[in-house]
Amino acid sequence: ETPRGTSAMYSYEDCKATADWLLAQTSVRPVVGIVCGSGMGGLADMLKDQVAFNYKDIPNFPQSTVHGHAGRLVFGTLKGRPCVCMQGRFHLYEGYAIQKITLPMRIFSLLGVETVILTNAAGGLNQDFKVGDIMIMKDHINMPGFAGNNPLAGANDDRFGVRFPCMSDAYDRELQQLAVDVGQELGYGDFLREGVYCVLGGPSFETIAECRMLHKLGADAVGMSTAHEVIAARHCGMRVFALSLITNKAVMDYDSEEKANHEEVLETGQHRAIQLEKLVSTMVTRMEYNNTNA
Ligand SMILES: O=P(O)(O)O[C@@H]1C[C@H](O)[C@@H](CO)O1
Ligand SMILES: Nc1nc2[nH]cnc2c(=O)[nH]1
Repeated sequence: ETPRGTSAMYSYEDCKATADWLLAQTSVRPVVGIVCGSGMGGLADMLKDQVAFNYKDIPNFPQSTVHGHAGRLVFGTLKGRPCVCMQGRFHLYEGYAIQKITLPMRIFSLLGVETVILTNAAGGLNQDFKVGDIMIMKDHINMPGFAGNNPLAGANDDRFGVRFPCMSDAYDRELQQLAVDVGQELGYGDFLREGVYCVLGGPSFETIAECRMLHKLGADAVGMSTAHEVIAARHCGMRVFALSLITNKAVMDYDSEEKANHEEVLETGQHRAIQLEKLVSTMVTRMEYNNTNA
């Protein structure tokens, strides 16, 4: 039991058992872990020589309950680099404890993953952003964390990481620069942005007053995921790159007729699928790795 009275905090041994179970079923030794945002599951289809597992068959793994999140863990290679890809992630609004949502990051780390690439669908708060823009995340605002809902709350196991991890360097600057360079080369300059992502619990989308407030606080995009995963991934020492696909404009004006909806979110994912895949796959081939498998 954790101090909050939940037994949702998986132990190091539980995470290791899951990682070992996976490693026994595949010869792929991933150095890169990818998480697909809503409607971006096609990123997993880039992997060659796939070995895929349904979440329901993986010991200790939660289940995906959201449309647009298939619920498969896919191992394979991307231009020769061994990778693992979550085709479907977990969110607070699904009712999962935050430690359960971020469990896959600890399993990634125990699989040998060095770099995590996280993607998400988000509403654009920055008035210069357009639907279909890709925002390189340079930072986050973890709203649930302000109320104590942090994935690292509870007893700390030093085998994962330190009690008080630094977050001012959470988003790897070299990887952000690599994304800018690759984006320019691919001709994506018109729709490649950078900014701050704010996570809320969801599932309701934001009110107009909430959007105005978040914008004033310095957020460029708002979503319901990713920041928790970033915290867990950094805690166990993985390098992080994250991007938001701006799937809708946050409604900031009482005269606006726009209404946020999940269907639009998924549709925008489809429209940008090819460019997202090209950006991510080119970045993976250009990254530097320590692991000799890569
Ligand atoms: O998994 P992500 O963060 O991409 O999903 C976003 C947030 C909600 O789950 C959903 C809303 O349409 O998209
Ligand atoms: N919270 C939130 N999540 C999103 N995911 C995609 N669009 C949005 C949005 O407008 N708000």
